[in-house]
Amino acid sequence: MKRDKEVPVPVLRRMPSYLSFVKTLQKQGEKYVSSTRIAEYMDIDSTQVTKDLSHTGITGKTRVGYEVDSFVKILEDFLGFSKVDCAFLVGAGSLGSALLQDKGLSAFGLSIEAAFDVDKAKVGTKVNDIEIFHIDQFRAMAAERNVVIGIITVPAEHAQNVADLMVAWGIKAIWNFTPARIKVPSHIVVQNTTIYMNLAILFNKLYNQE
Ligand SMILES: NC(=O)c1ccc[n+]([C@@H]2O[C@H](COP(=O)([O-])OP(=O)(O)OC[C@H]3O[C@@H](n4cnc5c(N)ncnc54)[C@H](O)[C@@H]3O)[C@@H](O)[C@H]2O)c1
Repeated sequence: MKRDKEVPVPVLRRMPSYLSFVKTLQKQGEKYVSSTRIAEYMDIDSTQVTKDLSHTGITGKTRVGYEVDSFVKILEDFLGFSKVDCAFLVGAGSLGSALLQDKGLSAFGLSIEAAFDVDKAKVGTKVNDIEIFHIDQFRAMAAERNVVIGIITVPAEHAQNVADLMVAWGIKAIWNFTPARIKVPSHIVVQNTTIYMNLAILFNKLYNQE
């Protein structure tokens, strides 16, 4: 399978929606889907869909389009959703617990194996069968289980400290849910995620409508 290493982020943002749409068609028993149909669903141009999919090696047949089953398989592999990576989460508060409860994450290739906190009342308890350990146990457990993905859900003022510890303890990729902009060495992958940014966009669109 042809696979591009550097795929533009806007393309990667669209692909999960392509996948979700085609999986719905798959459940409905459809065998083929055209780029035009995906484009109509996405409200974008079909040439954009074809161009995006060219990164993945998915090929379509003239007039019928892409074969649905292989489309789903190739795109799931391409996006890294078909193999499950393990992660540790630090900060088992309200957001951290919500992530621990999310059974859908594994469908997207991520399994949170353990959580860590400094709150002694939380240590030893479980959320969705995932145990909460004291942060002091992170290093040894990450090394033992070869975990290289860390999720940060602590208050913003502690985010940098936790990120520094994660890097020192062998973490290679950090999914940062705090509003703090953490600084890490250039070889560490950081993905910042916040619902608040989307809320600001929603407000802006709502109140600036004609
Ligand atoms: N990305 C988003 O869309 C989004 C949404 C909600 C909250 N947040 C952010 O997520 C973070 C957590 O929010 P919350 O509402 O769950 O807070 P919370 O207070 O409920 O939970 C924070 C947890 O972190 C623990 N903690 C504090 N310092 C720690 C440390 N040094 N090491 C390990 N654990 C530590 C606390 O004991 C607590 O259990 C905040 O930064 C918040 O701004 C982001």
